[in-house]
Amino acid sequence: NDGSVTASPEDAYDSEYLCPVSIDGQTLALDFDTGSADLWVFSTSLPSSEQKGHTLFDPSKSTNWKALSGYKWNITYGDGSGASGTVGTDVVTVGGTSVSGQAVEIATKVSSAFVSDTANDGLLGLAFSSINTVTPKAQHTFFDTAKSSLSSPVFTADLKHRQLPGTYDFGTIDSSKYTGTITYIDVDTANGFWEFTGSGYAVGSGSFVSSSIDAIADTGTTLIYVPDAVVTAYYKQVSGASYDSSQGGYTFPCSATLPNLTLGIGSYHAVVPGQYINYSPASGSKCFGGVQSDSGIGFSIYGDVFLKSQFVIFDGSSTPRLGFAAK
Ligand SMILES: CSC[C@H](NC(=O)[C@H](Cc1ccccc1)NC(=O)N1CCOCC1)C(=O)N[C@@H](CC1CCCCC1)[C@@H](O)C(=O)OC(C)C
Repeated sequence: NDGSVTASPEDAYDSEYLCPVSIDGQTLALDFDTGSADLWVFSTSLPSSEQKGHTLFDPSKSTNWKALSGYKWNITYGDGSGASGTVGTDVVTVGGTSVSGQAVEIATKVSSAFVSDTANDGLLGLAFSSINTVTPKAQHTFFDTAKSSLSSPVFTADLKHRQLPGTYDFGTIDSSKYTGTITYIDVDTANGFWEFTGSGYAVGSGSFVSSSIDAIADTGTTLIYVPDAVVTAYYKQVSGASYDSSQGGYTFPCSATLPNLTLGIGSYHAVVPGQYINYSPASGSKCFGGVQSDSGIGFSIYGDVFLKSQFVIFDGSSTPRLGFAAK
């Protein structure tokens, strides 16, 4: 029951990656998010003003739909967006991986950011089921439901830079998708995230600075959010860079040459190409950085700007771990 599904960038800046997911034959474009654990969809139960532009799941058209009466969900994400609604189970298919009895959370309310993000029909959470928001009983993620039917209890992310489709694979590690060896690191699941301790960083050709960085691997976060020491060291090497409070982050002249950022994962040095760190135009001739400060978040986030430079293994075996390889 292994599967592989394309992850298509939603816009020119790879702000999110969307994957086709079919629920009893109804196909929606969902954002696979290793930073949360709810599978929720835009639905016909939303007010019509909030439905516009989205593909909607209609449970009344599903023969395998089973409502879980009295069950509810309510989620708020790191960027303050959120959604809530009711719950049922259905057959969910991602590439070749199909599971029955999967909890599908129907949105009856979504925040404005979701309404305006019309390419996004919901999220498929791939963090640990311990942080699923369904009450009175937390539900399993798609990965947890599928795990026992996979060749091995893993999924991999091979996201691409600038408008190229990548893939999420379930159940197998495709050796054609990476080069060299895979470096594995332990994961601390206490907060429900794919959380690990990074071993340090280097800017451009500078020397490696050993430092413990408490970070999560989060496919649902666009950028890299790291400690101020890293951010300051990085932008010191970018002429004209400065923190622009009106933009809410570091910007620099779009013509600037950006150094690579190396992030240590155990003994492995993961290199993020400098051009990945020119995230998008900000205003005038300034561009917005793909590396920003994690202050106020509580941990660092190695988001899509980092993940798309690597081949990443999310190993859900009894001792969960993360694997990284160059590609
Ligand atoms: C610092 S945490 C912020 C993070 N959000 C993000 O990273 C959003 C994702 C997005 C992309 C396109 C359209 C709409 C939203 N991007 C964002 O804030 N950007 C502002 C800076 O420029 C880059 C784009 C976040 O909340 N991630 C969520 C999933 C996300 C998916 C898209 C819809 C909104 C929710 C999740 O991974 C999460 O909450 O992680 C926690 C653990 C930090």
